[in-house]
Amino acid sequence: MAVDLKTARRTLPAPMLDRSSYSIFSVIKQAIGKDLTRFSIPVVWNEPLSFIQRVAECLEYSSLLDSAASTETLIDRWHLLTAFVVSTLSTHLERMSKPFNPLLGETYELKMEGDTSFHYISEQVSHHPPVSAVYIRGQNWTLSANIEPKIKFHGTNVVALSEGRWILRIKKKQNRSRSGSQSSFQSCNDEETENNNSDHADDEMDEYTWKTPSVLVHNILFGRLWCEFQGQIDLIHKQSEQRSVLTIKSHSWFASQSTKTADMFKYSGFIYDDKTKISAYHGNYGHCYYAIDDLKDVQIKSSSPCSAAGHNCIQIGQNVSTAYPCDLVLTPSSRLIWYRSLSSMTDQELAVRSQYYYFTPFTYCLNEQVTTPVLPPTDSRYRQDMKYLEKGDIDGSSAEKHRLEEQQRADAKQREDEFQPLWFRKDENGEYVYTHEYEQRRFDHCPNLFTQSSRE
Ligand SMILES: CC(C)CCC[C@@H](C)[C@H]1CC[C@H]2[C@@H]3CC=C4C[C@@H](O)CC[C@]4(C)[C@H]3CC[C@]12C
Repeated sequence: MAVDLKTARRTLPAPMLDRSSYSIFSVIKQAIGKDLTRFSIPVVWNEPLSFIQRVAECLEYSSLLDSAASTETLIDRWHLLTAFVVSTLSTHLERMSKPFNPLLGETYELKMEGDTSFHYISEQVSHHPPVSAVYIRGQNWTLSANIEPKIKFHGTNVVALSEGRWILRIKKKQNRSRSGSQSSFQSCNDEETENNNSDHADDEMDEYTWKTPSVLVHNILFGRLWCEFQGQIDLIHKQSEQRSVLTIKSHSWFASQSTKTADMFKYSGFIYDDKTKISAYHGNYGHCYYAIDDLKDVQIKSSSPCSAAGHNCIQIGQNVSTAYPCDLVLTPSSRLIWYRSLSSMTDQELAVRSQYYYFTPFTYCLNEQVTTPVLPPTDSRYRQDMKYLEKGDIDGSSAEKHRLEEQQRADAKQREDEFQPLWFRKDENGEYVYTHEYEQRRFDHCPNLFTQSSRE
């Protein structure tokens, strides 16, 4: 459970199956207009992760939230928060595989240690419609969401959207200084010392909310699959009139077929106080976030391109899968806040990324088996269908996935009352809220979700 990236695995037992002889279209054409989340696709299109593990990937750059919680400057906090939201998009661009649908009651826990520490707890709380409830505790902040993905097939492309919003709560500065020394700050590692493991009262927390924009997956009929996010993100501060409004440049899909266009993955936005613009920013959501310190510069292009290390991670075109440098043109006062870095990967690791689902070192650790402390039997890591896929055993994986789906159907038929999640409770607004009980680690009553014997 306690995972440190420095010691975690950096590869999978086997590379993925070459998909070039499989057509995704032939599989999903039966699903035109239907919701693909209810549709079981062949495992060659899966990646060895469950959806609630894939969502944990949004935390790869959680250190931005740590910085946002500790910064003294209001504008910088807004930039760090917006950069975090951008970072949650950046990890999905190359990953054109479908994560496994979690079983009802499946859980996933990730306690990350080292440079970026946080504690992620999630549960699949509804099956029809699929809803994943997540709760993350970091240093002086918590993040929670109910994610209800809807995936629709429209003939030439697939649109995935996620209902539900992210809620970020950051401990207010003045309360923290009132409480005295640094050592009384809440850390994600000392939940035991925290008052009853419960969240702080609302008035002690700054609350920010946003919704994930929809994802458009291109080239379902032919060509290389690729995706982009669309629309606008409103990051709203509950206790004031301030907000950050991010606009993703729209991009027509046929323009991208042969040429890489200048607007690809670009976004820009403003931070508002009521109706007044107080700051601006821009970037490429596959790669970087720049604050624009002088509002007058917004329309002015300097002669310098983005200089952040690393690469924008995607190139569309004739089967090219290498990364290319980010081509964002800076303004005179652009200031780098964040960029996506693959710099911890060796050249050898980078060279084989495409054969390993484009996983990063962070992704590799998500489904790694851990031995201490004990996890509930419902944890995604115990799913054998994903283990088979990791090892490249497609037949074994399909058979086990099928068995689990059948078992889940049989369970649903037998269930008389509505399913009750173990770690989240439905509140008066119909949202699933974390109960803080998971951390007491009493797992005796958890069902053996994935084993056969428990059903007999
Ligand atoms: C035809 C096949 C290969 C399509 C694959 C579609 C994949 C790439 C889509 C389907 C559902 C999508 C997810 C839906 C919801 C969220 C939550 C959000 O906060 C981050 C993005 C994330 C995690 C999306 C990532 C991309 C995703 C996993």
